[in-house]
Amino acid sequence: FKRDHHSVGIIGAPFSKGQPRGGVEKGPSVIRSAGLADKLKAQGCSVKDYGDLCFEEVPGDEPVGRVKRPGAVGSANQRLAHAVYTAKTEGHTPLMLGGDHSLAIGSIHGHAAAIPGDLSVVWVDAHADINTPLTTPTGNVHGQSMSYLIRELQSKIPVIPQFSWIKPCVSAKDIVYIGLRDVDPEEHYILKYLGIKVFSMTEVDGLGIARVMEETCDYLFSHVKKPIHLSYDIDAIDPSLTPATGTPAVGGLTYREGVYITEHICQTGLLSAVDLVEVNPQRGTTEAQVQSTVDIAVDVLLGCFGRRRAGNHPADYCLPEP
Ligand SMILES: N[C@@H](CSCCS(N)(=O)=O)C(=O)O
Ligand SMILES: [Mn+2]
Ligand SMILES: [Mn+2]
Ligand SMILES: [Mn+2]
Repeated sequence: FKRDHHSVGIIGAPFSKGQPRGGVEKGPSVIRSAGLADKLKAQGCSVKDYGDLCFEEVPGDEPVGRVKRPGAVGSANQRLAHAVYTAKTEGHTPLMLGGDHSLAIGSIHGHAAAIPGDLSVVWVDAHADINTPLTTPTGNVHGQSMSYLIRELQSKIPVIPQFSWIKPCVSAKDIVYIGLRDVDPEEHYILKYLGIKVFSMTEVDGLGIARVMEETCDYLFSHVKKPIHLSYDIDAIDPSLTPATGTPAVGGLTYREGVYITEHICQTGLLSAVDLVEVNPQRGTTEAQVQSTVDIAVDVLLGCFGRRRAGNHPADYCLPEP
C-alpha cells in the first residue's frame, strides 16, 4: 500500500493587475474561507500556510508597447517567485492561490529555480495565455504568461524592463495544454510553430478525459520523467459550474473531468507545484454562483493532494474489534 504523504505550502497571491476586472484579488480569501487547509489536513496532508503576499503599489506604471501594468505585474511576480522558491526548498508542494493567471510567471519561475533539471507544465485552461507583447489583443498579461517562460519563443519577445529578471525556463516539448476552446489566431499559430501538445475541448470530447490524461502522461514522460507544474485556471471548467471568473467561455470541462485531471496527476507522484487562478467572487451574479465556483476550486485542489472519489482511509487505519 503506497504511502504518499503530501506536504502542501499554501501561498496566497491576491493580485489582479494582469487583467482589468476587480475582484480576482479576493480569490485567496474566498478559497481559504471554504476550508481548504482543514480539508487538506482531514485527508492526511501536512499544511504550511505562508499567508498572503503583500504586493506593492506601482505608481505611474504606463504600458510598455501594448503591455499593461508592467511594473505591478513584474514586481508581483518577482516577489511570488521568491515565495514559491522558498516553499519548495523547505520541502512543501507549493500551492499558489490567485489572483489572475499572470501569476504563473512567478510561480513557474520560482519552482524552476528550486529544482534541479527542467520541469513539465500542464496548463488547464480555456485559454492558451501565450500571446507575446506584440500579438496580445488586449495588453493584459494574464493572456501572455507562457510567452515569457518558453525558451524557443524568446526571439519574439521585446525587452520589457520590468520583466528583465525573468529567465525563460520551460521547453516547448515539456508543455501540455488541456481544455482550450478560446484561442486567438496568433496563439494558435504560436502553438503550431512551437509544436506544443494541445488537448482542446475537441480532443476532450473525442478521446474522453481518461485517454487525454493517459496521452498527457505518455507524452510528458516519454523521455525523462520531470516534476509537473500544474497551472489550473478555474475557467477551464464550464461556466455553468464556475461562473465567478473573469473570462468565461462556454463548453468547458465538467466537474467530473476537472477532478479526474487532478486525481490522475496526483497518482503519478510527480506533482511538484500547483496554481489555482482566476477565481473572482465579484464576477458571480449570486452568492450561489460564487459558492459553486469556490467549492469546485477546492475539490479540484483536494484531488491534487490525494482525495479520490472512491474514498480514502489513513494508511494506519485498523477496523475496531469487538
Ligand atoms: N486571449 C485573450 C484572453 S486571455 C484570458 C486569460 S485567462 N488567464 O485564461 O483568464 C488575451 O490575450 O487577452
Ligand atoms: Mn489562464
Ligand atoms: Mn532549475
Ligand atoms: Mn482562462
